[in-house]
Amino acid sequence: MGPIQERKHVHVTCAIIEKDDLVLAAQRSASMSLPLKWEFPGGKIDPDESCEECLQREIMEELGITVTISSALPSHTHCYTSFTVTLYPFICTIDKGEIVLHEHAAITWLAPEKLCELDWAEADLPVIETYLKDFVNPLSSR
Ligand SMILES: Nc1nc2c([nH]c(=O)n2[C@H]2C[C@H](O)[C@@H](COP(=O)(O)OP(=O)(O)OP(=O)(O)O)O2)c(=O)[nH]1
Repeated sequence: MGPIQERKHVHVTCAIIEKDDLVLAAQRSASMSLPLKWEFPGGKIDPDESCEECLQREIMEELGITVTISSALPSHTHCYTSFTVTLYPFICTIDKGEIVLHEHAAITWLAPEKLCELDWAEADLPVIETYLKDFVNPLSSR
């Protein structure tokens, strides 16, 4: 037997992009891992890259736009059966550019309350919960 393999753990930034009270969700393509699941666009943080640099790079690669970051949500770690992901979500608006899909199967703009109707990558569910509770309806729990 070979050496014990450490479980794969990826660190991923993602953008909760808001426009006119709607939020952008992106559907992973059939050929990606987690095929056809919905996610917030973004991707793995490269060595020597900050979260913000990663987010801008990934959003440019995937959607062809730049974003303005308004706030950071707490990171969330999720264990899938074959790997672990830590998500670093940022609330953003579009800064420059028109969206062109380079990797995703589809995008949609939804009212925040409707986000939960999509078939999300499992790691995103607590992110959406925190977003709704602390950023969309911050007064409702007081
Ligand atoms: N961008 C993004 N990735 C997410 C989210 N939720 C979630 O579980 N992930 C997972 C899917 C991927 O395994 C990983 C992000 O990797 P990536 O987007 O840079 O690269 P990839 O699809 O080519 O990933 P992989 O096939 O190499 O695993 O994080 C999310 O909301 N946004």
